[in-house]
Amino acid sequence: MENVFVFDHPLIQHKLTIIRDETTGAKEFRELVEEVSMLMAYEVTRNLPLEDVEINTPICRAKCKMISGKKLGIVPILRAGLGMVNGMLKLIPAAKVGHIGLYRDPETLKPVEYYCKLPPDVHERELILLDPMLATGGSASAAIDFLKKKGAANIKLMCLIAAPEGIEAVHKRHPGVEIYTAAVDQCLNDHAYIVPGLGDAGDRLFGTK
Ligand SMILES: O=P(O)(O)OC[C@H]1O[C@H](OP(=O)(O)OP(=O)(O)O)[C@H](O)[C@@H]1O
Ligand SMILES: O=c1cc[nH]c(=O)[nH]1
Ligand SMILES: [Mg+2]
Repeated sequence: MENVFVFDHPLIQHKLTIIRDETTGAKEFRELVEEVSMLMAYEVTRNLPLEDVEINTPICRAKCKMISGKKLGIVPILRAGLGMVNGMLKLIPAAKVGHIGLYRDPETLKPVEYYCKLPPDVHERELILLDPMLATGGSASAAIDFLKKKGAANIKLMCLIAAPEGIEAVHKRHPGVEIYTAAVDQCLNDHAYIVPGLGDAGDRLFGTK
């Protein structure tokens, strides 16, 4: 699949299996979502440009590399995307964090917006949109719409589990957006939950069910 990157690293796959398991409680679920996000951050940032710098080590002057001034932003979709923020910030502490509040209406399955706060310079940033679940793709597509309306041009989507339906929907509406995921699952069920999936990510993270 074009523009879809599936992370098959054994550590990610192992942790994702425990995340999926219905007997995993909220504490362990949260910790593992954070860990997997950190491992994924390592891959998502693989192509960041480096620049040459000169520093003094205790031994001598040395030519070394640092990530060049490219500005990064991470944007979790509330609520469930919040679970991925700390893992990302551990590796990219300088990234600014925007928030988009969306929930999926259980009847219509359409995303409903309730909050949006972004860094003022989103148009200059490479943005990584975070949401563990890409189901119908309605929420991610709406969030990308917001980001584009604010002038963002460079957007990646990072999730834990994607349904083929969600990938197709996002690519249809936003063909340039690369999707990074730890798994592509089978399909959606009658309530548009991902099969086999992990259930409701927000509820499992925050213990609300
Ligand atoms: O691809 P979609 O069909 O739009 O579904 C995916 C969305 O559903 C979940 O959020 P939810 O509506 O449960 O809100 P929550 O994070 O507050 O629980 C999930 O975190 C995504 O944002
Ligand atoms: O499987 C799904 C689908 C949407 N939202 C979730 O949290 N899980
Ligand atoms: Mg939810």
